[in-house]
Amino acid sequence: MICKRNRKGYLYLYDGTIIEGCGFGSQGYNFGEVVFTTSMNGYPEALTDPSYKGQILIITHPLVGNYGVPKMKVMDNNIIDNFESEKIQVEGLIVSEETEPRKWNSYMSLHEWLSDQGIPGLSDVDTRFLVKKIRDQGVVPGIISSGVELSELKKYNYDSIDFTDLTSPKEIILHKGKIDKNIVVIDCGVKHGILKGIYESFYYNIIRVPCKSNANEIMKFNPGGIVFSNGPGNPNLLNKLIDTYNAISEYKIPILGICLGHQIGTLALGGKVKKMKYGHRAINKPVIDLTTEKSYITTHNHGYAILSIKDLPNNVKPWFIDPDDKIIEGWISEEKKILSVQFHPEARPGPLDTTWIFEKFKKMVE
Ligand SMILES: NC(=O)CC[C@H](N)C(=O)O
Repeated sequence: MICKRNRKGYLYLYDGTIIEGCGFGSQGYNFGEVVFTTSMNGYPEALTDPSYKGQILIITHPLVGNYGVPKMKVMDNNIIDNFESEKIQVEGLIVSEETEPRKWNSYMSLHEWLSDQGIPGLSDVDTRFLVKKIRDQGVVPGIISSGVELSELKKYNYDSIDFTDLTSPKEIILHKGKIDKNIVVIDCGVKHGILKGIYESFYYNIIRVPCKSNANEIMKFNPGGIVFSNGPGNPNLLNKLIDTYNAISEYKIPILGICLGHQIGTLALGGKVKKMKYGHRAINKPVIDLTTEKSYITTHNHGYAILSIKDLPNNVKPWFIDPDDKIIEGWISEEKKILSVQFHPEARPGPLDTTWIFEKFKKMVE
């Protein structure tokens, strides 16, 4: 095999499969659960999404890198406008072809970006084969290596690691608003697209608190509404956060739960969240609003979910369902003032079909 960067690369799967390709990005190796997204664009957003911590991402679109990587743009109140966090969060990237950028606002190439941030990339592999394998067998842990060969695989169990320690802020972060009221975001690795979505609906101060804050630490900000953010890893490990959710829900302050935040709410109120075979990672997933029978095309990035209606908490109303596999994609509790969605209403990247959920949350708060 001829590699354009004169470097081989490998994917070592824990089922014994070894796949050879070309290395790009940073020279080195990383562990992770190997997952795939079918999004055809939005790699700068996807790679910086903290929910991908602990995962090696395969992008199924055959060419990745065509439009390069833009310069980071930050709003006046420090919300990032074009990335989901300050750095690359995936443990490694696998593509069929890694290309050179051709776009007016490209600041660096995909290869340079990964190199700068110490993230290995693997190209020139049959991503179609890999995806079919994952769809048959389910997600599998692996090691991605760029320019290095490994002889043994150390033990690795994605589902038992709490990755929120790596993605949640250690201190409180304030994004100042134009209106002197507060929305508190329980930040397990929040996407800046979500912060922007909230900000542009409310113009309140947004106060981000560490994922493991307790209810008193949150309530002292006198929040008008509380958002439980997205985040990486297995929600069933996060007992402290589940307790916090329970305590908060007693105050009847409006809550919006997104992705991991939705899963935490589900567990707190007595429902079940289980691992899916290979998850939903795409920007064109249909969901049906069961309260109106309308359908929407939405952005997803989750490997756990409410797998069936019987796993919903008691006393909540099913809200969204994925018509393809019947996964529950959201529930609502008018009595407790909670909106809970598994998909991403901020849609960064993705279609803006469901940004109205932020407006609905605003109505509840006001
Ligand atoms: N985007 C998210 O918040 C993901 C939630 C959770 N880590 C999952 O994979 O299901």
